[in-house]
Parts: sequence; structure tokens; C-alpha cells
Amino acid sequence: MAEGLAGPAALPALQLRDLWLRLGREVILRGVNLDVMAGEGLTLLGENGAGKTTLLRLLASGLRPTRGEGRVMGYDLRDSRAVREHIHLMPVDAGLYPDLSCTENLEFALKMHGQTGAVQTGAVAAALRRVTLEAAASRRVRFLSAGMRKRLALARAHLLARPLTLIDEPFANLDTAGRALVLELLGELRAGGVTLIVAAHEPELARQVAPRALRLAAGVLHEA
Ligand SMILES: Nc1ncnc2c1ncn2[C@@H]1O[C@H](COP(=O)(O)OP(=O)(O)OP(=O)(O)O)[C@@H](O)[C@H]1O
Repeated sequence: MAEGLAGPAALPALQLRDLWLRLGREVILRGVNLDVMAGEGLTLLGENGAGKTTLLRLLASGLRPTRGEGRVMGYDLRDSRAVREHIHLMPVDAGLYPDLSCTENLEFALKMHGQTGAVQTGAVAAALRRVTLEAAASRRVRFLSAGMRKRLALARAHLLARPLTLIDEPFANLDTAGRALVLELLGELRAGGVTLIVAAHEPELARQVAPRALRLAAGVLHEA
């Protein structure tokens, strides 16, 4: 934790200062500055290829900045272990284990975050019911449709409720009921104090749960 501060509640969730990222020959981020307060909801907009997914991966400690500074829940962005304890990234392809069942995927995620108590209390079954996947509980993820995978990934994000939750394109592949479910579950995360960053191409939907919107263009964040 950052020295001299009272605790996580007193911290901004995210602070980025002049962050640059080069991947191969391409410069994806060109001096990104961002402050997100704990509990805030931020929608990240930008055209295809603007760098939204890359920025989320960097925040999740999956990529290292080429230059610049970043703090996530008070921890240096380069301290991947500490950062990963506080965040969850729901990637655009859902990021599930294809050979594990729905139940096993959720149980594994809980165990990875030391939330073994939740496994015993029936939280997994309840989470699957919430996203109407109870009938598919024992089915392996590789046999699920794209929308069902999205629902399962959403159930996982809701169950883990990490202090900083990053959601990449939550509305893709979902039917009308699925989109409403996204709004409901992400809204509950926010109400519980989770800081939410949502990358989306549907600003009118995303802003319902993450009202502040910024647009990534030419490697820089602008007010949307
Ligand atoms: N591993 C990599 N190596 C080199 N370039 C990469 C790599 N990953 C992504 N890129 C490039 O980074 C740029 C940003 O991609 P990114 O997926 O972050 O965009 P995005 O804003 O999420 O787009 P979309 O809306 O289409 O999902 C693209 O030009 C992409 O080709």
C-alpha cells in the first residue's frame, strides 16, 4: 500500500501519469493521464483498434508500460502480484477454461482469489441461476454458445466483486435479456462500492452503469 495514506478507502482506484505503450513497431498509448476515484464508473469508448483492450490489459498487469507511471488501488502498476489481487478483468472472449464446466470455472476463480468460503455456501449455484445457466452448470464451457459464455463470465465478475473490475465489451453477443442482465449485475457491483471500467461500443448502455465517459483516440484519452 502507498505510504502515508489511511487505507484503500482513502485511495483513488486508479492514477495514470503520462503512460506510453509500444507493442512491436506500433505505439498504442501516447501519454495517457487518468484519475479514477474508488467507487467510480468509467466508460471507455473508441473506434476499433483504438487501444481500449490494450489499456485494460495494461491495468490488469498483463502488459508493462513502456514509459510513465501508474497506480492501481495504491499499488504500482509494475507490482503485478499486488495489482492482480485487487482487480478482475473480464476479457472480450470471456477468458474461461474451455474444458472445465460452468460450476468448475466459477469455483476455480473463487479459489484463485482465496474466496473458498463462498464455494461452500452455494454461491456458485446461486450465481449460475442469476444468469440463467443453472441447466448448463455441469456442461463444459467449450460446448456453450458465445452468449452463454458471456453470461458465465459476467457471473464470475459479479461473484468475485474485485475492488477494481474491468469489463471489455460486456454487451457483445448478448440478446436483449442478456444486456439487461449486464446492466443489473454491473449496477449491483457499483452499488457495492466496486470501481468499474467498461470498454464498450454502446455508450448509451454502458453509461447507465458507468456514467463518466472518456474516448481513446490516437493513443490519448479525451472527454467523450
Ligand atoms: N500483442 C500485440 N502486438 C502488436 N500489436 C498489438 C498487440 N495487441 C494489440 N495490438 C494492436 O493494438 C491496437 C489496439 O488494439 P486493441 O485490441 O487494444 O483495440 P480496441 O480499442 O480494443 O479495439 P476493438 O474495439 O476492435 O476491440 C491495434 O492496432 C492492434 O493491432
